[in-house]
Order: sequence, then C-alpha cells, then structure tokens
Amino acid sequence: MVFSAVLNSTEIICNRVFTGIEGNLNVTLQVWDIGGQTIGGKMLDKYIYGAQGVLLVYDITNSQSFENLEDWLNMVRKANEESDTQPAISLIGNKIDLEHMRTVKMEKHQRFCQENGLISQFVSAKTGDSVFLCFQRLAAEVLGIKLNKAEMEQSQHIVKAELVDYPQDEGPIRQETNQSKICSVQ
Ligand SMILES: Nc1nc2c(ncn2[C@@H]2O[C@H](COP(=O)(O)OP(=O)(O)OP(=O)(O)O)[C@@H](O)[C@H]2O)c(=O)[nH]1
Repeated sequence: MVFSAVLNSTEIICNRVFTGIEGNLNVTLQVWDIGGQTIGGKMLDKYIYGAQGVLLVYDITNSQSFENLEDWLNMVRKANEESDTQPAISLIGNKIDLEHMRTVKMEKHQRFCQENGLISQFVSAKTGDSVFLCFQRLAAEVLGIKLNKAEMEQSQHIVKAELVDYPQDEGPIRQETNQSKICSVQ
C-alpha cells in the first residue's frame, strides 16, 4: 500500500491528499496539517469543523507538547459542538526512534487515551515507523471497519538489527558475516 502525498502547502497550513489502497477498498484522506498555529488562531476552527478524524500529535521527548494536548482536544470538541458528529481522534506519540529520551511516560499517554476515548498510537515520523498504520487506523475508525491483528502488523514498519557475538574479554572485533544472526525488532 502506498500513500501519495499531493497538493500545495502554505506557510501555516498544509493540505495533502493521501490515497491508501487496502484490499478492495480505496480510501482517500484529505489531511490538513495545522500544527505550528496558536491555539487561539482565528481560522483554526474553520479547518477543524466537520473533520471526520483528528490526529493529536505530540513529541514523546517533550513534556510540554503533551501538556498542550488537553487544550487542543477541548478546542477540537468545541469546534465540532454544532456538527452532527464528533471526529474520531487519535493520540499520536511521535519520535519513538528517540525512546531513550522519552519524558512522557507510557502510562500517562494510555490514561489520556482511556479518559478521552482516543485511539492510541506511537510513531516515528523520521523512520516512518507506524506512520501508515496511524492513518489506516483512523480511517478504519471513521469508516466503522475493525482492522484485524494481521492487518495491523502488516502496516507496521519492521526494523532489522544485526546481532554480533563478541568473544568474552577481547572486546569488539570484526566478525565474519556468516557468524552473525539477524533479529527483527518491532
Ligand atoms: N528524531 C526525530 N525527529 C523528528 C521526528 N519528527 C520530527 N522530528 C524533528 O523535530 C523537529 C520539528 O519537526 P516539525 O515537523 O517541524 O514539527 P512540527 O510540530 O510539525 O512543527 P510545527 O508544525 O511548525 O509546529 C524537526 O527538527 C524534525 O526533524 C521523529 O520522529 N524523530
């Protein structure tokens, strides 16, 4: 499956169309990136009103970005107060390639999702890890489709790491490739 990103972007608003093909189902998502704007911005609710899905993205290495989420969530709910339906909302913890620098605890993320009925996902925009999956899950929620485990796993990016057996006490030395093992890290 391939997402194609098209359309123009402006300084503050990026509008892209993502097209995913899943089995026999074609899904086109029109995505508005409204990050970088102040929460009180005049035009903001115009983009949010009527949205079917919202991705609330924060940086797992930046606690402040998590603290801002409550305000953003309230703003999304308020903007859609008069809409027939509220959008499906995902909480996206970004930068999982920097897991060792995480400052926002996993439990905090999960609690926020449970308390507010959000889809929970962790991604790395840098490596692409689970980025496709986060759009796929939100689209499925909007369409009322339940993804099965196999579909979810298929959309996850698998990072292959090579394990090398260093001899005890002698420190790292170059190994013959046929002595190494391949493992998969998800
Ligand atoms: N390591 C790592 N860096 C990332 C990741 N995503 C974004 N960055 C970096 O974080 C910085 C901010 O990224 P932006 O895409 O500008 O973040 P943003 O929140 O969209 O910014 P605004 O839309 O301007 O608010 C840049 O230096 C990116 O390269 C990620 O998954 N991993």
